[in-house]
Amino acid sequence: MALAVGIRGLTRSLLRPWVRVPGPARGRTEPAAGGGDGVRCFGSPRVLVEPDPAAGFAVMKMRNPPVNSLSLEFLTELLISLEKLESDKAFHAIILTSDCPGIFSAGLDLMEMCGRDPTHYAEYWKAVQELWLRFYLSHLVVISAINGVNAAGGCLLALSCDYRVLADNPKYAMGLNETLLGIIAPFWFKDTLVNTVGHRTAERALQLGLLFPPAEALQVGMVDKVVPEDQVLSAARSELAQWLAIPGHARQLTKSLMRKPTADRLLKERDADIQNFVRFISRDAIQKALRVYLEKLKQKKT
Ligand SMILES: CCCCCC/C=C/CC(=O)SCCNC(=O)CCNC(=O)[C@H](O)C(C)(C)COP(=O)(O)OP(=O)(O)OC[C@H]1O[C@@H](n2cnc3c(N)ncnc32)[C@H](O)[C@@H]1OP(=O)(O)O
Repeated sequence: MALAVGIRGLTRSLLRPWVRVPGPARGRTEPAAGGGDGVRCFGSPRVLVEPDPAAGFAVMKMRNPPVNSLSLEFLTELLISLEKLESDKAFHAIILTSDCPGIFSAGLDLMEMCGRDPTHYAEYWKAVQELWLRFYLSHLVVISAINGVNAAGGCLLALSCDYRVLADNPKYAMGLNETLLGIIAPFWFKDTLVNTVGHRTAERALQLGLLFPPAEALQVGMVDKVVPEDQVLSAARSELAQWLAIPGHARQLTKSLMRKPTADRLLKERDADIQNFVRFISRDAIQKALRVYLEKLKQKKT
């Protein structure tokens, strides 16, 4: 099994970095995220980046319609955008949000985990690990402006940020709901949740696959602030000011001190974790459970 699939190699083969942005943003100058003028948006087909270098941050908008499911290509594009911002000294922070109305992310793309071969599962899981590691340990301040429902892998992405603002809409529930699909959140999903909400809340939430509506998400500490829907981005921007006022090296080292032990657990067992995933997801019973779940999603429309 090819476990050595490098995300960087994958990246190179999938995309030329900084392809022109398709759709509404293509080729025109938009107001930057922080209100500055004349700063060109960049990105890739599924990730739109609105930079405000003068203010030191960029808004990263996920746009993989209909539900921002984290396909291999989308994961790769998110990683490229993160890498680009991290390597540019003008940027100290990112606001991560969604460009898909009502949806932050439906989590991992079930089509990547259904009916594929072990090599694909391994490649996909390695990319999922990479996304978590890179967001969790990023030296940038990362704030998520959660403007829609946010399940499982999407929730993990938000939990990897430094601060979470959630739009106050009862439909915008978030959580690690893996058990509802008959699958299990891996230990590093679990650790990330425990680090955010504490052991007891995480234990109950994970076993029951709970998706918390905004008031409850705030109450258990899954998010830091709930604001009216039209204020999610502005609230994230206001919060950013406090984070950016802290000397960067002190904040970064403190972040690393807090998070490295959790990340190191995965780094030490990365290949074993991939093999475990491949074994688990390849089981007939798991494949059947995923197919049934996907079918239910489709049937709810009819
Ligand atoms: C050791 C082993 C460890 C294994 C660990 C594996 C970890 C997995 C973590 C995960 O992230 S699993 C994914 C969990 N996600 C969910 O349960 C969310 C499922 N989606 C929904 O509940 C709904 O789609 C929504 C997000 C609430 C949005 O609802 P809405 O009514 O707006 O849209 P739909 O009509 O339901 O969906 C539109 C379209 O998208 C397809 N789809 C939805 N979610 C996914 C997904 N996660 N992956 C792939 N495709 C998805 C859905 O089937 C529809 O497709 P269609 O063809 O248009 O019918």
